[in-house]
Amino acid sequence: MAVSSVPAGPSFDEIRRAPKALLHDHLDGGLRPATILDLAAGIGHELPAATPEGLGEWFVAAADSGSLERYLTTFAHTVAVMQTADALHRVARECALDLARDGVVYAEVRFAPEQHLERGLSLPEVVEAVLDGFRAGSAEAAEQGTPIRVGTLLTAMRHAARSMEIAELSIRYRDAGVVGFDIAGAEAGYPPTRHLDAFEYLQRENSHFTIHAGEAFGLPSIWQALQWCGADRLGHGVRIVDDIGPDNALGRLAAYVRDKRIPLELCPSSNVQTGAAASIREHPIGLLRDLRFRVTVNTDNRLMSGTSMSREMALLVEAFGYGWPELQWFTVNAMKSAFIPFDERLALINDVIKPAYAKLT
Ligand SMILES: O=c1[nH]cnc2c1ncn2[C@H]1C[C@H](O)[C@@H](CO)O1
Ligand SMILES: [Zn+2]
Repeated sequence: MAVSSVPAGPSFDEIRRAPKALLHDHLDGGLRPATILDLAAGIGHELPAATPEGLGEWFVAAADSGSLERYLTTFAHTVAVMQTADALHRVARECALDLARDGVVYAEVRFAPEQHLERGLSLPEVVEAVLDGFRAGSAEAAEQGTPIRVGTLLTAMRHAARSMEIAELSIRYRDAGVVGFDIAGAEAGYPPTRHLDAFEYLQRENSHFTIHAGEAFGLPSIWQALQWCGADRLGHGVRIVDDIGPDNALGRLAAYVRDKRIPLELCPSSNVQTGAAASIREHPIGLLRDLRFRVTVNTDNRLMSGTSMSREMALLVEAFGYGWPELQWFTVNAMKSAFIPFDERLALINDVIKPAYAKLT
């Protein structure tokens, strides 16, 4: 008798080889543990572990805290070793290489320049070191047969008061690799409207920005980010489910987000660690995809979550039974929502992503 077998979903290795697009990844949340050890030794910064394996495990365990505020404390160690042009260049170069090796063909990587001034660098020096690092890593990745396009987002910290300066910096470097702006950091108590002048300035400059909203705080944060600040995308935005009823009826804000095709930069593992979702299986990404919100899959902080773009997708395959059509949909959604020009987005979709998935589906 024939045993009926459920066809296995895409394997991790197949997912790794498939082209992927990533919109939400923090430069200071993705360092190689060995690089942190190396850089820390050079400046005498004390770390909580002495081996790459031990340090990697420490970051994941410490970030696994159930609170965004506690999760964010782990960045003290990465930011501490990213205070010179050489260190920033190295971290950015390795980031581009690591993402390319994971099959990411387009990535927007963000970081907060104001956090890298402790050893005398100026804001432009910080940005230039990172942009150079991304250029070097991307060139090497292309030579290795894994081409990647990396765009940089400049982040302002929402508890601080430098958002206007950082927004101006993003415009100054808009033709040199910076493709947009963001605000990040503790959400509760720091509404995005504190930075309204920066967002209004960016709108007048015809620029693009995303806002971390709807992660550790709910609908009012999302509403402000969209309706007061004019965000093009939502960093996380996962709490939009609070505006969806048990019968899947959409409230006005949820309907607006879906109707306007506002991209949601969902980060499953990160959300479980900060307590924004109970588990991957219970993550609202399943519902939001079923309801056809513009959902994208992201890593947030590869170091703190011990993850990669391939791993996030593999976790969703396991939890929700997704196959290639869903993985392609997430990838095309991300590419459509990218901050690079339309013709460049289309070229990646039509020349790279669709042909590769056509062979897989
Ligand atoms: O998921 C996040 N929510 C809010 N802030 C975050 C998240 N991940 C990283 N950050 C913060 C810590 C970093 O130092 C900063 C810039 O990348 O952004
Ligand atoms: Zn983030």
